[in-house]
Amino acid sequence: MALPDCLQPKLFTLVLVTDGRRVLLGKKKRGFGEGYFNGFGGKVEAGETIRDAASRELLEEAGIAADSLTHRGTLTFLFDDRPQPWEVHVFHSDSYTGMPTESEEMAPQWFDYDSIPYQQMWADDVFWYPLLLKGSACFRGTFHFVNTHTLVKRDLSEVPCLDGVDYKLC
Ligand SMILES: COc1nc(N)nc2c1ncn2[C@H]1C[C@H](O)[C@@H](COP(=O)(O)OP(=O)(O)OP(=O)(O)O)O1
Repeated sequence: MALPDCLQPKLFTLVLVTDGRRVLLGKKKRGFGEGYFNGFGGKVEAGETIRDAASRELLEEAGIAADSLTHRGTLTFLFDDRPQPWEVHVFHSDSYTGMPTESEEMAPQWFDYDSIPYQQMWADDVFWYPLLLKGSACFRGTFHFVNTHTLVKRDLSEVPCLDGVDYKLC
């Protein structure tokens, strides 16, 4: 694939909601990652901040509103079959309002921390979920995939948390 000179990453959000011993995941019903369990999120739209996008996607996909969202990680995904890097901003919420409800895109389900279905999830998740679930660590990672789904290279480290991180897509 011929690469352009430079490309901005495409911005996404991903929200993990926990209740102290369980994490709320959704089984993706359509589109990218169909069939996988994942947190709730999607593309950041022009004019909205990443935090607003995270709240919007959580409400659209799971029917709940996060009482607070903490920015915990930035993940870059590189695909050999997609020209643009994806930058996914991971948020955590341990408190929410509403009742998790199935949407057109996601079927929500709670999982105990020791029963997370990594075999039915993106291959990067097994590496960074423990950092998010174990406490307040923040992290940055880069994951290289071939044929969309096969993880061939990874780099993940804990980094200082960027309190209140937020920015808007131009
Ligand atoms: C490649 O590895 C990935 N791992 C994980 N855990 N999550 C990923 C990976 N790649 C993408 N994601 C996340 C990022 C987003 O939360 C979703 C993809 O967003 P989607 O394509 O569903 O975006 P929407 O705006 O909701 O799409 P529609 O146009 O269908 O509304 O997956």
